[in-house]
Amino acid sequence: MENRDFVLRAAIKEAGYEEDKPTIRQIVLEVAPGELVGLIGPNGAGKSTTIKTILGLMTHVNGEIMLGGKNKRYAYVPEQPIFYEYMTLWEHLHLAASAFGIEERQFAAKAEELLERFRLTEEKHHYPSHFSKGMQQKLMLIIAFLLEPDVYIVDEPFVGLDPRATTDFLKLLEGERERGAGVLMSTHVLDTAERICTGFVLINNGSVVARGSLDDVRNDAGCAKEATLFECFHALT
Ligand SMILES: Nc1ncnc2c1ncn2[C@@H]1O[C@H](COP(=O)(O)OP(=O)(O)OP(=O)(O)O)[C@@H](O)[C@H]1O
Repeated sequence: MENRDFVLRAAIKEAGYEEDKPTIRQIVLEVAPGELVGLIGPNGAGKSTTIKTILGLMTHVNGEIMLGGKNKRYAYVPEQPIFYEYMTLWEHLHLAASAFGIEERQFAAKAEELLERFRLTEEKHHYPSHFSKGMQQKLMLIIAFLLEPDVYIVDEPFVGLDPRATTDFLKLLEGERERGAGVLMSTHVLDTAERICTGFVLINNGSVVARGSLDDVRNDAGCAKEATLFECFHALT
């Protein structure tokens, strides 16, 4: 791999759920500061497996992963929200902040701002186990934004969010990218991905089928230069 400044680099030779049965192969993926790379592929293509491999959650892995590098932070926003049943929304935020060594004063101001942004201020002392799916997803996003990481890894963020929350999320993400954070995002929402991503990694059957800018993807797909991401996706998968 060339020697650019990356917040995330992965060169996965193979990874899978069972020994000698790779689910994904030869996945090379790089995210530079300020970039938003879309990880795109049909159901079962291997997007979540790729993310799990990057996060170190897979046991059968052969390859090289550099997540953030020295002293860099990452935040992972899973597709399925994860929370503690007996902790309130505010307690979740507090726990995340303490785990990452964020100062109390700085934490409270930022947490209040994010709650307001995602219209969850009134639910501050409620239990996320009673929230709707979209509200639980907002909690995951608030925790990620609270940490101000160098890299965001977001697994399919658009499914549970309403249009207003999606807009708020994208606006916050844009600010984070201006700060220098990089983003890896898996999604099926191709028109949004086409509009916001600076680069793409398209996977099918566990391997990369196209990679780079939208023009690179059009090229790999043998599509015309006005082709949409959806058309390229269709041609490649
Ligand atoms: N825990 C698991 N154990 C065994 N096989 C798994 C496991 N999770 C996923 N797989 C298999 O790995 C392959 C890739 O699945 P993965 O979840 O990575 O796909 P995906 O691209 O994220 O799909 P989707 O868009 O549906 O979320 C699939 O064939 C799936 O059946």
